[in-house]
Amino acid sequence: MGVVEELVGKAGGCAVIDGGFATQLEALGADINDPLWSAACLITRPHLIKEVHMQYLEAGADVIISSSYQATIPGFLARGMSVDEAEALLRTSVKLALEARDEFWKSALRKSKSIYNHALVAASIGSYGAYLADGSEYSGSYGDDVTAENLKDFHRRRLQVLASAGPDLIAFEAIPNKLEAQALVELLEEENIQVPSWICFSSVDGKHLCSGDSFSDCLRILNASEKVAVVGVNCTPPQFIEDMILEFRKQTKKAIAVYPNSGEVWDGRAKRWLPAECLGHKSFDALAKRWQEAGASLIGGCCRTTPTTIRAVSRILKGRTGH
Ligand code: MET
Ligand SMILES: [Zn+2]
Repeated sequence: MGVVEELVGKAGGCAVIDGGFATQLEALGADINDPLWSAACLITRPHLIKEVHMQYLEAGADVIISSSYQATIPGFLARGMSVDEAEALLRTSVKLALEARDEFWKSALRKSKSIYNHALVAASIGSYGAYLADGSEYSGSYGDDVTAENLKDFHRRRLQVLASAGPDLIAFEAIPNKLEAQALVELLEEENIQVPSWICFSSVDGKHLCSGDSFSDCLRILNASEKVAVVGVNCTPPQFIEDMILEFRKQTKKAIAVYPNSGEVWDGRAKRWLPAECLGHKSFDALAKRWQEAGASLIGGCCRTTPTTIRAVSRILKGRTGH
């Protein structure tokens, strides 16, 4: 049995993913207004990264996602670092999450409550658009000149370094178009990556990827790969998620992960969050219950969700007291 199935089983049918990483880092005082976004803290404030992981573990997360979403080798080189230093920082992102997981597992708090499972560490990999930080992360438009080969070259070394740092999973997050999904699946095969992966898409309308590409085309590509253990959706408005799970269920047998954002909308040009149209944290956990019933096996939150959100999600999904 794979690590994901084992965890989902132990968690009673639905495991809890952590919440917004950059969001919580910022709440703890980090400045993430930086081309490297939350990954800048790998250089300046690694102890805060570990603190965020700890807070999500305490909240009941069964999977924690590393701080490498926007950590890229070219991004670190642009900071004047060497390739060796850049690769060391990528490994540090996994190490900090593993350390937090192991320390939490030994802690008295964990031992005093039955809601906790031995958490998995997923090494985060953001899209090419997240690295560009030009809004294409949410438009999925890389231009006609960008090929699958270019995308593979962009992702190759970071993937190798993160996979060798000892994570339980690789989490490709907020993938905005089909070309990148195809490139990632090919790359996992070419590099023969042994760590199971999840590939999650982002959507702004609940019906297509950010680029407008169809989910069924993408799921067909992911279904064909044994390297992909989990498929899903993240950083997408919560009101779309239930229908998306029902649609995904028709088109894949793989485990489904959903970790939407809070419903607030990121204005990529102005670099700020616009208010949510409908949902606050209060209803997120009630929705999470519906996502579980619709067939999601892993549920958490993305941008603008916090440990408070995840505590409520864990409580409602695990149906156990003790928080
Ligand atoms: N894991 C990343 C984070 O929570 C995902 C960001 S999606 C834009 O910060
Ligand atoms: Zn997000």
